Amino acid sequence: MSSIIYTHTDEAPLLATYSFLPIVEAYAAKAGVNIETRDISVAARILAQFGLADDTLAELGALAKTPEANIVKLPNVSASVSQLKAAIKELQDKGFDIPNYPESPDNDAEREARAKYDKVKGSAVNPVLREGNSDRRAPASVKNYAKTHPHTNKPFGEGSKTTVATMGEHDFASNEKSVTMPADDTLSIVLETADGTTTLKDGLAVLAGEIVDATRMDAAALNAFLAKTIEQAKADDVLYSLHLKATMMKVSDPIIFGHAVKVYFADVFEKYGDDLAAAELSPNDGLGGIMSGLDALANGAEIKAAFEEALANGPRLSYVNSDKGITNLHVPSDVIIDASMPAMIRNGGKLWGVDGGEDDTLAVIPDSSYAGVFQAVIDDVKANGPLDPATIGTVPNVGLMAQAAEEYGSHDKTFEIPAAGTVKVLNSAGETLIEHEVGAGDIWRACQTKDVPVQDWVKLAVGRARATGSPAVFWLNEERAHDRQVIEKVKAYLPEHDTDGLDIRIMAPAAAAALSVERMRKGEDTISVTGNVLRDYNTDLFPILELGTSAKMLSVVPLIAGGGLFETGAGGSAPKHVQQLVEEDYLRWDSLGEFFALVPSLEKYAEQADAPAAQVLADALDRATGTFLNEDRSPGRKLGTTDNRGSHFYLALYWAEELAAQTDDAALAEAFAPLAKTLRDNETVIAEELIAVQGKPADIGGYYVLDPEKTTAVMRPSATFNEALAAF
Ligand SMILES: NC(=O)C1=CN([C@@H]2O[C@H](COP(=O)(O)OP(=O)(O)OC[C@H]3O[C@@H](n4cnc5c(N)ncnc54)[C@H](OP(=O)(O)O)[C@@H]3O)[C@@H](O)[C@H]2O)C=CC1
Ligand SMILES: O=C(O)CCC(=O)C(=O)O
Ligand SMILES: [Mg+2]
Repeated sequence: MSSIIYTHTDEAPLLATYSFLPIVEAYAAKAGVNIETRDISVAARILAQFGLADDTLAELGALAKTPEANIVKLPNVSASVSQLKAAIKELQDKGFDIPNYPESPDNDAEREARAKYDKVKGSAVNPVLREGNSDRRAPASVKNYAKTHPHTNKPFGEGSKTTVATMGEHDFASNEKSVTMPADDTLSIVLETADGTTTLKDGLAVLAGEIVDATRMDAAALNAFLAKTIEQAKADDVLYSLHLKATMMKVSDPIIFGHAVKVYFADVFEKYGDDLAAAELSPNDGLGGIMSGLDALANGAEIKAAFEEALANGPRLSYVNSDKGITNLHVPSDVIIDASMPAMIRNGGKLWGVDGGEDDTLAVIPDSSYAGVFQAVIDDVKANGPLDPATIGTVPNVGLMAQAAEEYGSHDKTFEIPAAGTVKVLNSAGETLIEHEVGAGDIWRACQTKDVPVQDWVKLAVGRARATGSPAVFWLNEERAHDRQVIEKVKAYLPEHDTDGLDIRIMAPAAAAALSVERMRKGEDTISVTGNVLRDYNTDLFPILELGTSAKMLSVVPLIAGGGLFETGAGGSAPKHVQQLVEEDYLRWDSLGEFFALVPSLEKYAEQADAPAAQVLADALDRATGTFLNEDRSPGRKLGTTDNRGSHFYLALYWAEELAAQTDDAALAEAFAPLAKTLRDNETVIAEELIAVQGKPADIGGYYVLDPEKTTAVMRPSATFNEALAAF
């Protein structure tokens, strides 16, 4: 039997699900549409590793490889080590018998536990489900709404000192080497040192036509670069901010983050580094983890004072939360580049300092592969003023991501090199495909990009260019080894499609960004066709500038096997929103992404199950979402306005009215007429009931493991609305 699988995830999207899913289930049931749920939260994934829950992620991953797949995927937490530890503690406190996270495992049981936790760490969900490439764009209704209700993109100050610092040499971008496999093969990766040869990885299966690349970040050069940027920030008297993707790049980026912590606090590590290491307080987990672990040390107070002194004397750090003293270097997952850089640009190039005041910043993005994109946008905004959401064009994205493409699939092939030597990628005949001289501490990694996903991506790009008439720009850099291989493929596959009359170009990322922004200013649209990392960056960058948030994006993943994965928005799980709910019973999460995802999911269901009623639901929802936008029913940001729950009520009202009014399915119209009337008659009462609860703390019984009853009570507080749905 066909089903739509709606995922339970974490944080704000999970809270929203407690309110929205009961509506969807009630409406779907009337149309005979089957909805199932699967819990893929961090907590559920931890329990699954220890046999205490079903492995729903593995199940969905297998489903994604079949034509039957129809999955609505909400954003989930990609946990850093500190988040993982917090989730483990909460589960233990709630009675689950699971081990602590072993920071440095030294027996088999600990090694086994660590391997299990590593499967939950970082971006562990998306790469499993994304068995297709991505099509992310602002629906026309959303773009029009943004034009008539423009948010503010602040101007950069006169003489703004905000700029991006990046290495440009000795980094991943500049050391990259790449080959395309002539035939199926099995590769191995070895490290040759003075002491002999160690196998870093073997049994690495590759397919004919697959692009394999490898590169290294020189640790000494990285440290020199970081030290230089710290001096630069100090000299320029700007806030120091580091922007990484420690969640998706879960092996390399926490190491880079750790280097930054060590370089910033060089004197402290010089003096107390051994004490910290002995106490397993790793800089890779951030200053926050170190500070909270210091209490257990005999000289903890002394070390803490040393950190505080260094903070006072170093360049001013940017703060994630000035009130709580959380710096940019506290938690590797607090500042995530895709969201953090556009938020900074939208804010006139300013971040927040220790006292909560705003200031210009030196945005440090060590690897230079993609840093130029942000610099290009900053240069444009500095020269031409802020982008005006009322008039600018749009930059949708077609992103290569299937089958763990490129950097985001590199984790099992990323190594912090223990000793100087040579790393080689060997084929099964023992021939060297790629080799690098490496130094101790260098970060070496290899990436894979399979051919079928590239073919599918080119096809998707041509399809979008044809559907919109907009130019499609492949953001590929001739100067980069990997990109040169991809460019050859693009040139080989484009002629397989009808590109007559289409404007298709290939440009290096920074130039493509500059062109896209220039066109945008003229109100022109430009499709960005990118690899996996730029897919991630661009689908926060442009939506945040155009719409104020990426939550309003349509994010479809046509699965290569024929199924559908419908992601909700292009942003994350908004931890700040949970804090606000707990403090004042107000949830400002905008569920437009969920509404948009559900429309194509229902359409897919109609096709998969040959169920015309599902198409009627989809069409009605599409129109209801239009009304929702026109009537401005998205949550406000402040107490006393319609929040997430109220926005769901209005969607339910408009959806029921559309269903009652349509003539394609008379039985459905009849079924929905009384509900539509009840909701309309009680609109004021329900809206008031939903606002009346706001303003006091709310108890949801946990953070990573919610209490379902308490959360339901919080998220469904309107007795009138609940009765109407129950009676339906
Ligand atoms: N697809 C996925 O599964 C993704 C998961 N993540 C994960 O989410 C977590 C948080 O990541 P972070 O980088 O902070 O990014 P988020 O997108 O979660 O948050 C950034 C800010 O964006 C705004 N925002 C995001 N979504 C919405 C929404 N639906 N409605 C209203 N505002 C929204 C909020 O800002 P404000 O209210 O101030 O406007 C929010 O504080 C991490 O664990 C990360 O790994 C991140 C990206 C995608
Ligand atoms: O998987 C993740 O951690 C984040 C995904 C993300 O940011 C994106 O796909 O845009
Ligand atoms: Mg992203």
